[in-house]
Amino acid sequence: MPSTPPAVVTVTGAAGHIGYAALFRIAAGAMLGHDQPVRLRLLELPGAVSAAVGTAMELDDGAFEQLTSVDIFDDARAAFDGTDYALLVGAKPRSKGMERADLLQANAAIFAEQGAVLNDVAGEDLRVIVVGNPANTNAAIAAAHAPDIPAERFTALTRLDHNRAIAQLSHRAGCPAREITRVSVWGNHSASQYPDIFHARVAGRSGAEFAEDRAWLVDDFIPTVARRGTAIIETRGASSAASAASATIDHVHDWVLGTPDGDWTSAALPSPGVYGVPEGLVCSFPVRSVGERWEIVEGLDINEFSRTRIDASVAELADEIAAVGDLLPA
Ligand SMILES: NC(=O)c1ccc[n+]([C@@H]2O[C@H](COP(=O)([O-])OP(=O)(O)OC[C@H]3O[C@@H](n4cnc5c(N)ncnc54)[C@H](O)[C@@H]3O)[C@@H](O)[C@H]2O)c1
Ligand SMILES: O=C(O)C[C@H](O)C(=O)O
Repeated sequence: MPSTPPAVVTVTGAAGHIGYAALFRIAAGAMLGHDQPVRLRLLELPGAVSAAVGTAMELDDGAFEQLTSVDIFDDARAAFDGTDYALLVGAKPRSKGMERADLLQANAAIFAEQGAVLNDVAGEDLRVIVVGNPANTNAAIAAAHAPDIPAERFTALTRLDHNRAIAQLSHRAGCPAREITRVSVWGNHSASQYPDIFHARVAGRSGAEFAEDRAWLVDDFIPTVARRGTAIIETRGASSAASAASATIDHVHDWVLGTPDGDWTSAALPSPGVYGVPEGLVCSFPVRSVGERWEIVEGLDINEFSRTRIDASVAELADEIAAVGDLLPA
């Protein structure tokens, strides 16, 4: 029987918190399936290569059946050579006194360079997920520097926000998460995002029924989901890592292996100009994966309540892109 060729998966920032939580689940088959051999490439800054080597030693000790190799790099060109999946996690964290615009600039430079390198050396079927913040704009910048790769292959992580919305709704409804479908996260992975439950199904009931309690929706559900990242930092003393790693794996898993029948998920993709989102902004939409391609769920009725919130988050995305305009190719 012919053996399945290994998939090449490059993880940047591999020695960081999210990388450490993601790598072992990727090696165990949670991302691409238990029958898919995987070659892992770990990209780190030179100062963190030793930590990545230690992580590789632990991966070795896992004796994972489908893990074919683990290689460590501090050079993007070598790490991305022929890669099929680029998980762009590595980014500069926001330091004390740093303005959002400074963070945008610092990280935009990293993603401009990585987009250009991916364009030159990545595999033909490359798929990219940007996790490093500001994830949506970093993905837009990487895509802009990779003119030979279809822009739709560049995505950003909002699955964590999607999963957070399901968790909050399940607490409200007193039902397990598996009984909740068709939640949508719109906009930016930031406090301006809009988790939308109007089209959701909640244990056989309509999400719109839950949305009728506007006090709960406006003062509890939406801010709890949208500010969950900050709440985790304040409570845990570090930003979410295991849940972000898990959501990253969910994102790639569903992209490649498909979303469940009758459901959809959320992912940030370059807008093709639907739902009033200007073309090219990397915006979170409700999506299904069909034949290993994301398709935006079209034709949803957007009420006034939702419209206002989607527009506010999209305006923030447009401002972010404008702030890094000097790093976009002319
Ligand atoms: N989109 C989301 O839902 C989401 C959720 C949580 C965290 N995040 C973001 O993910 C990123 C990583 O989080 P973390 O907790 O793993 O951070 P971390 O600081 O623990 O790890 C980041 C790692 O990236 C490396 N790195 C920095 N620049 C690099 C570059 N140019 N190339 C390769 N590696 C590089 C660092 O050396 C470090 O090891 C942060 O930007 C964080 O804000 C996003
Ligand atoms: O790292 C952060 O700023 C928060 C993170 O994006 C999260 O949503 O948990």
